[in-house]
Amino acid sequence: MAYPVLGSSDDRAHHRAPLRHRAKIVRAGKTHSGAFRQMTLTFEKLRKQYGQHVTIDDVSTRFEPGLIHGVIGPNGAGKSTLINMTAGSYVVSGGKISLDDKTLSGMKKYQIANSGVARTYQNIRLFDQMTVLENLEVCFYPAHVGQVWREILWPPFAAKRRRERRDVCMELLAFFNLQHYADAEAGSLPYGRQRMLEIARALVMNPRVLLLDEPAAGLNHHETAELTARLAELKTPDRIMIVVEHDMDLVMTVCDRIVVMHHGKLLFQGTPAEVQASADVQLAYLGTANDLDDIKTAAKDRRTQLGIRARRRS
Ligand SMILES: Nc1ncnc2c1ncn2[C@@H]1O[C@H](COP(=O)(O)OP(=O)(O)OP(=O)(O)O)[C@@H](O)[C@H]1O
Repeated sequence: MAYPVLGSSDDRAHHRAPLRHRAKIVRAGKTHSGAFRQMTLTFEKLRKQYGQHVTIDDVSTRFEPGLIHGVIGPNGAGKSTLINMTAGSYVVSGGKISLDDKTLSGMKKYQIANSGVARTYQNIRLFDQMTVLENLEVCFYPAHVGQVWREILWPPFAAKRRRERRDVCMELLAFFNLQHYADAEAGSLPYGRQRMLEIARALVMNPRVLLLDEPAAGLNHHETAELTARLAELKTPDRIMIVVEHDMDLVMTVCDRIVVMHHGKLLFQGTPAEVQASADVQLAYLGTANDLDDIKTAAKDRRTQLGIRARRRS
């Protein structure tokens, strides 16, 4: 399938594409068989303020596809605000967010979502009373609203579409080891499973930009290791992944590039090795040299344990 071009009618066609073409949506290298257009998410002189209180100050950076970008920083540094502005939950006070040649800042939340941006929340926001499967299936409806009449008037077509949607959802559930919970109420799942379900839901529409706001928050060691492995597998050449996270072990293990925020400003950006070597970052955030050694050792152990290949150094 040719990769859709943002800002054109192809953009909408992406969401209307036959579901069978999007069945393999989670594993790297299996998403699109044909050529695709590389998208870059860009922040230009981004600013957010509440009255006189500036929370994001002149942040410029780029997020490239095929990489997992970490965003780290102390509490209140502005990490979630970056996610919220990108997803359209917060209005941008100044500067610009663009996805390739399309300006996202100023667009409505649903328009940003329709442009291929999906997110998870720091505090889990599932439909607790719906089943696990329904939490995923419900994501299809806005994108396929044009097909509703056809489904009403032609039951075999409706049944086929339902099967196709279900296949995509079940594949995602299996990827996150949630298939056995498909008929359970989402609110009844253990916390760690709910976190995974939120990520699965964000993936239903096969987003080009996946924003994860503290996905490891509240997870135990075992669950964090599982999440780390899943995130590494979610990397595809055409997907931009941004992970806001406090778990340094996860970040240093899985991220290719890291942006360090401090007091609303971009303090540093680089590879995990560069971030760990930065005196500014050490001073502002990561702590003592002993802490850093512990983090490096833990990250190395986990990469070995999970079979994640060593990152490219650039
Ligand atoms: N809706 C809001 N109204 C007013 N101030 C806000 C709002 N949202 C965030 N802030 C302020 O913006 C600053 C950055 O908050 P943000 O949540 O982005 O930080 P963070 O780096 O994600 O922190 P944490 O790691 O604790 O989640 C904080 O000073 C916070 O109080």
